[in-house]
Amino acid sequence: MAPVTSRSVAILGSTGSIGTQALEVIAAHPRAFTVAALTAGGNVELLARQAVEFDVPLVGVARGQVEDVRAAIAAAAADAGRPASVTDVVVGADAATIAAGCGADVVLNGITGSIGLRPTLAALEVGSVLALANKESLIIGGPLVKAAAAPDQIVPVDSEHSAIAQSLRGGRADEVRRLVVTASGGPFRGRSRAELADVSPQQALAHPNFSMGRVITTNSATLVNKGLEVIEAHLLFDIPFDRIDVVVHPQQQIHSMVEFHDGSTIAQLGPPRMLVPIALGLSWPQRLTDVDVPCDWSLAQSWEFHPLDDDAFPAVRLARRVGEAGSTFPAVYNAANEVCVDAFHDGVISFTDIVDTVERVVEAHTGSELDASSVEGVLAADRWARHRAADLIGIAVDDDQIQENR
Ligand SMILES: NC(=O)C1=CN([C@@H]2O[C@H](COP(=O)(O)OP(=O)(O)OC[C@H]3O[C@@H](n4cnc5c(N)ncnc54)[C@H](OP(=O)(O)O)[C@@H]3O)[C@@H](O)[C@H]2O)C=CC1
Ligand SMILES: CC(=O)[C@@H](O)[C@H](O)COP(=O)(O)O
Ligand SMILES: [Mn+2]
Repeated sequence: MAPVTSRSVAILGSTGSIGTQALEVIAAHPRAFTVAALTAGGNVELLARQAVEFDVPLVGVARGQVEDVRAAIAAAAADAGRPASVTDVVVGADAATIAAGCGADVVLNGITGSIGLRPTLAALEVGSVLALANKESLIIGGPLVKAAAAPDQIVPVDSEHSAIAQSLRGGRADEVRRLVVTASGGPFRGRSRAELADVSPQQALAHPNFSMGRVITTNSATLVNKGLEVIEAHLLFDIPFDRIDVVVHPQQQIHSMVEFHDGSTIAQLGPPRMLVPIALGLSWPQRLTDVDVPCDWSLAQSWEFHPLDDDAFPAVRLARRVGEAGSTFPAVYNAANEVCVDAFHDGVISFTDIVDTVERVVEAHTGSELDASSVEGVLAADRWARHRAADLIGIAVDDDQIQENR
């Protein structure tokens, strides 16, 4: 196999679950990549250690001071017995957007939430390949993000969408009859709505297969993650919502499937880990060697498939509605959910209140005055939804989050 030509990579959210695993992939394939930039929210210490280890010329943090970042890098370099060679440090709400525009061959957006929108657009604008883990930016930006992207400029990192892209093998969309997105069902799979009333944040964070950040893990428990992924699949692959199915597959060995018009279905398989989707995001369309271990066919095993229980978990049904409505509705669904996830973890609302509140915010949205084709319009919808959700659950709006979205 031909070696992957060396690519420069900027990682936004390098201290998170996606970001740290991306650096694992890069560390294991040092000839294939250089690291052009790293950014984090506020974890300056880990960011500094990463910057020293990967000899990174540009780092950014959303929350922190330049002097503190420089001091942390100097300390990390001293600990590692290496020179501190970072030249540029950017801080503040737009640090990730600045780093996204650094001109790296590939920008991996591993930030959580709608704050990923401007960085996504910045990476596309300068012509970098966008390895997209931050599904929220595509979902809320919709046509705006698609219009900014050249063909094949966005490579999905989300495991289901990577599986679909791999199953399509560059094939033609007109060959596709359906996309089948797999779902773990989350930690509460099989429970009725009544049995979900009292579940705790700690229980919601016990994902059956993946170790991920707090927001996506909670979204897996409510099935909001799957709702977002249905919209993401629609936007990435141009398949109408009524031809995108969800099937619950608790083992998560099949990461999604494509059914073709001739009745054939191609699925992508592998153990439930993110290393392969991340590596493909960085090296697409080439494959690196030995990124992960494959399924072990010497073991007896059974894989299950179940229909989704839309009554206990109405988030996917609601996502289909907002996806069909388009415009600013997906931004409203996502922003209301981000507020509700925080409120659930703060003990303000119950688990079932999350999607109930999102639904009430969506119902209240007319969208008529907002222009979904501009960043400002999308972020105005995001702000509106945060305020509406906060009002409904009786909390103050998180101004920091909104500030970062300007
Ligand atoms: N984890 C996974 O396996 C998968 C994740 N995804 C998607 O990838 C994205 C990242 O998820 P995950 O890695 O789990 O999340 P994490 O919470 O683990 O990581 C989030 C990253 O974003 C950084 N960050 C936080 N606040 C800001 C800010 N204001 N500006 C810039 N960066 C910030 C964090 O920095 P700090 O540490 O300093 O706070 C951290 O590096 C999400 O969109 C998720 O849906 C998709 C599929 C799988
Ligand atoms: C690894 C990944 O892509 C996550 O989005 C994961 O798939 C979550 O799975 P569920 O949302 O199906 O629990
Ligand atoms: Mn996923």
